[in-house]
Amino acid sequence: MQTINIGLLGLGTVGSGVAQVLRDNGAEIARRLGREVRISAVCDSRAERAAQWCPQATLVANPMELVQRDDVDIVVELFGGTGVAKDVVLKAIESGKHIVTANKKLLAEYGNEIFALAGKHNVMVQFEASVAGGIPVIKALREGLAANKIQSIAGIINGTSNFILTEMREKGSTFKDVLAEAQKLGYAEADPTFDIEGHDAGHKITIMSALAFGTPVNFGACYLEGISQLDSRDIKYAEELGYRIKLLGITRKTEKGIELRVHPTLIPESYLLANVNGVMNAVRVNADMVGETLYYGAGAGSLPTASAVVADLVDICRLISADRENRVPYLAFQPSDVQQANFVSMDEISSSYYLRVRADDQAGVLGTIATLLAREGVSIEALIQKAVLDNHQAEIVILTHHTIEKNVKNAIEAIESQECVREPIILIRMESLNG
Ligand SMILES: NC(=O)C1=CN([C@@H]2O[C@H](COP(=O)(O)OP(=O)(O)OC[C@H]3O[C@@H](n4cnc5c(N)ncnc54)[C@H](O)[C@@H]3O)[C@@H](O)[C@H]2O)C=CC1
Ligand SMILES: N[C@@H](CC=O)C(=O)O
Ligand code: NA
Repeated sequence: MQTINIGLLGLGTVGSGVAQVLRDNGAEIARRLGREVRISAVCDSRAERAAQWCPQATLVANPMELVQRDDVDIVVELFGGTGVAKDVVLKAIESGKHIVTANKKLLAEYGNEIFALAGKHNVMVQFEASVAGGIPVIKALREGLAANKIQSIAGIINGTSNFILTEMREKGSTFKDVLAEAQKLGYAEADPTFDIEGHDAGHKITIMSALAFGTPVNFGACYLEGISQLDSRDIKYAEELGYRIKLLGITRKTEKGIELRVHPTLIPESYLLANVNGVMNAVRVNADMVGETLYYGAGAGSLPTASAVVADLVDICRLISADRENRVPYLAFQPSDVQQANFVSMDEISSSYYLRVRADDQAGVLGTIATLLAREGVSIEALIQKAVLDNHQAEIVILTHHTIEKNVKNAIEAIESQECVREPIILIRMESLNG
């Protein structure tokens, strides 16, 4: 049986998972593939990891050397980050090696450069593990939905944030404790700021947006707002109103251009997405022919992510001898048909909104707020006084109908300038998930 040799960069959470999958399921994979997949060389600054996970492989100290070795057919990059990882991926491509990576930051920020170089050297770059871990959503976008014009994608695509939100809601745990737990379980990024400030979800929705709409990757166009500032009161109030708050990555093609954004979002509790809990991810795609499809599974963790990495290895092994035109294009569309697009600014997006206002508990306040909203054309779906506080203040929660964000922001500015309003107003976007 022919052997395909892998050079593995990184034996951390995901890399050790890849070693385990190939060790435990290698025979099953060979039965599917008709070839044996073997890790021939590894690189990790923690040399003991290599002895533990890949005793049969050659330990190579210099990653630049590893990616040029003759006994490496495919390079699997699981270092993370955009420093050494970027340099070694570019060097591997120049050396004619196919690439598998789980590194969404690298692809969202440097994907255009990487895919251009890969095209020049006729090598494949596979990245299923980079978005929604073990869920085959890249496969769905690049291949399964190829007959469709995609209209929108909305996804829970950061396992760490979803784990934190779930534990806070279900157990009343504190943000800090749950984040530490997510780090211990191997879900969080090396720098967990990327998880909680929305960057990681931004990297992932940027990649999916490019695949869906046939544009270059454009992380700079993505609006980012994470969960670190979310107040547990809003989680509670949302629940009382029949909603859950989730960190969503959203991209949508509209008449104005492409919306690309990440932010906490109120979702009606009856929706499937609202019931995706813990580290699980889910991606909902709306497309013109098939309608709505939903992809659900583990979005992080050692073995689920490794499952996606190894599936990419299988794909490459199958296509290794195929002509360029018989391979799946990097960004789902032929490189010559990948086109720049206009991205919609946040002021111009249309959504409905949850607003929380803290104001003096006195006659006329509700009327003033309603008047100032109406002046900007923002119509109210519900307005509820949630709590009267000791200091003669009240908390008012407002749900608006769909409107342009600029209008809501103008109204907020006017309301905040009223003497009776004591604190900045909390704004959380809502998602009806229609198209
Ligand atoms: N942990 C998860 O659940 C998921 C991670 N990913 C991505 O997979 C990649 C790897 O993530 P993890 O395995 O969690 O990270 P990790 O931090 O657990 O593992 C990285 C490993 O690479 C080694 N390493 C890094 N730079 C090196 C260098 N320059 N020279 C030698 N060794 C080096 C480290 O010693 C470490 O063992 C990242 O891009 C991450 O975003 C993607 C999906 C899920
Ligand atoms: N840190 C990421 C890991 C997977 O991409 C997450 O929490 O989702
Ligand atoms: Na995936």
